[in-house]
Amino acid sequence: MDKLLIHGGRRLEGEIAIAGAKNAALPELCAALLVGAPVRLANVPRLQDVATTLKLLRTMGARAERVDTASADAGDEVVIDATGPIVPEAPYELVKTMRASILVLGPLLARFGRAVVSLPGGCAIGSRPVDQHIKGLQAMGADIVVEHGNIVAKAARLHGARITTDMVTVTGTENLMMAAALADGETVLENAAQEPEVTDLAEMLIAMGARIEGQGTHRIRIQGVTALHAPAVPHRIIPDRIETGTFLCAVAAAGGNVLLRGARADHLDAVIDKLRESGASVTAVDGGLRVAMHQRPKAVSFRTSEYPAFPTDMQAQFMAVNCVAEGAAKVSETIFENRFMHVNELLRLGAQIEVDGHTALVQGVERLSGASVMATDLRASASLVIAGLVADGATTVDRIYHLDRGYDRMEAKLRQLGAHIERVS
Ligand SMILES: CC(=O)N[C@H]1[C@@H](OP(=O)(O)OP(=O)(O)OC[C@H]2O[C@@H](n3ccc(=O)[nH]c3=O)[C@H](O)[C@@H]2O)O[C@H](CO)[C@@H](O)[C@@H]1O
Ligand SMILES: C=C(OP(=O)(O)O)C(=O)O
Repeated sequence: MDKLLIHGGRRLEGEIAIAGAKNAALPELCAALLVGAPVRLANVPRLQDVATTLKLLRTMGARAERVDTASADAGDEVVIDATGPIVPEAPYELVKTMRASILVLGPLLARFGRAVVSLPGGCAIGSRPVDQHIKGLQAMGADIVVEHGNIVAKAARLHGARITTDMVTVTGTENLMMAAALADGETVLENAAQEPEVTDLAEMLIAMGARIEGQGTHRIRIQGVTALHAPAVPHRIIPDRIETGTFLCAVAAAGGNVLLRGARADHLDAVIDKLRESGASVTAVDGGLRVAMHQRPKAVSFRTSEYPAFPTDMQAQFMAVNCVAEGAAKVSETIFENRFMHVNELLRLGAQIEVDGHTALVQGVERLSGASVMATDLRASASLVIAGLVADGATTVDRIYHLDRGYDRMEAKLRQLGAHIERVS
């Protein structure tokens, strides 16, 4: 099993390119199931969850592969052709490795009138039920039972409905929006997620002939159409705001001056505000974002919430910054019930953190000391890498298959910035 070996203490200098967003790529790859024609997507990140999704689409009978183009983006373009025949079933073997597999449910049901999708289990960060996805599809006329661990859904044709989810759910909004695109009549999604990835998916669907309004707000209206078509030009996936935020935090913790090419500041306002409070300079420049840090960070309290507030997917990485900051900070997690798994590992590196329910109190220390630590989930892994970059001596981060799920060549990018980091078996 691969591990990362980090020798801490180096500042980060230089520039790197930010990849396409994982959480936009996954629903958009699944959206190609809505069409019987080849759909091309550009700026598709190279990470394990994308590979798993391509495999899942192939398992169903679609063609799903990277395309060689002559452009600078060579290899970052993907084509999905679900012309058929398609077997609308997502097996447990693939779903268990990636919860986002649930995103095939809406498109399969809308286009093929039936779907069998293995129920994704809980994971390290929480139980993560999909009851809202099921409830919404039922409101659109689907007949759904859960049997033998599978969601078995049928509907001759879905119809529009007004759906108010009990909480804001990102993939729930995406699944229902994709299903509604091919339903009969109007669907209104109340309490919809406003995340940029939802908006990006809506824009891709609109380019495919869908009639959608209100994306980026809490009310999305979809007028169903009888068929969609492939977009005229490949849809280009937005830059990954969480990868961007992770590198911003790495520089805030380790110090240095870095240009993140292709990064967008407008998707990260809450995180950037907090980084500025910590003492970092973050500036939108031509072609990206520049971050510089020339002092020890100041501890900054924050609370995770739905977009546009501070994202839960940045909580662990910012906690790593607070671990070496001057002063104390309170970190509150409101989205997932068990997203402090990185705390025990950060303690092994000498951090001072006390968890009380959904809040962690972090007392910054001047230095962390390298140790062997174990990644428990995707963003926890990233926080351990950041901590390793500032710890004295060697840190080994084990179980980095979690990291590989969601980061596009992270250690290569950090090496490019001067970090002493290598992958070892
Ligand atoms: C692939 C993808 O885009 N993943 C992101 C997506 O996950 P995901 O879409 O799975 O997260 P949700 O927005 O659905 O979850 C928000 C909260 O609602 C709960 N819930 C959700 C659906 C449901 O049917 N029932 C229910 O109880 C969840 O357990 C959680 O407590 O949004 C999360 C919150 O920003 C991010 O951390 C994930 O990176
Ligand atoms: C929790 C995450 O992803 P997923 O929903 O795919 O598990 C994440 O990206 O931090």
